[in-house]
Amino acid sequence: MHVLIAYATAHGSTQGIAEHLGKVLAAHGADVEVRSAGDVDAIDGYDVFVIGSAVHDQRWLPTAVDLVRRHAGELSGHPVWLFSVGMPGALRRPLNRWAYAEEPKLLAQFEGVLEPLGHRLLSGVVRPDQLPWTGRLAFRAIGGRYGDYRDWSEIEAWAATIAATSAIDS
Ligand SMILES: Cc1cc2nc3c(=O)[nH]c(=O)nc-3n(C[C@H](O)[C@H](O)[C@H](O)COP(=O)(O)O)c2cc1C
Repeated sequence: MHVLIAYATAHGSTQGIAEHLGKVLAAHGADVEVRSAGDVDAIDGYDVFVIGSAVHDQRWLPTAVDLVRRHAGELSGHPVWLFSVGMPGALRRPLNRWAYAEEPKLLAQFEGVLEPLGHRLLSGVVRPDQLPWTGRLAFRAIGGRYGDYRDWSEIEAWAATIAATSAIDS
């Protein structure tokens, strides 16, 4: 089973998640390539696709959106899994609901374009130097805490689901 994991990142945390997904899927027996979405030209030869992006202003980064839109026709015949990397982990309850509420908006970017088998909104890394001053003010106002919120066991469990559902394990 040949798996392409394509990601778009601004500050590296999404790449780290993509690489970890790749390691877990490889351990399940997949032949995995992990590539930056902007470097992917052709997508023939892959059986399963895992495509993810950092979230900025409740949207994916353009290179990942472009990849999906450009190859929507080819992708539609294959299992496709999407993941978004945002900041739900950086917000306390109940304000983290705001972050999870962006999930429908993220999926709406691909409405009528692609029907993924699944989508995960994962927590990434939020550091003050990544945000403009307006973003830092807004982040403080909503009680955000800076840090690395990547949940590796959640990521591994999701990879196991992908492996089981996409016939990688068989
Ligand atoms: C300019 C900017 C805007 C962001 N907007 C959102 C957002 O709308 N929703 C969200 O959940 N996270 C948002 N984040 C948090 C990032 O998605 C999070 O830091 C993620 O880990 C970034 O991934 P990366 O390290 O791969 O770039 C934003 C971060 C930045 C720098």
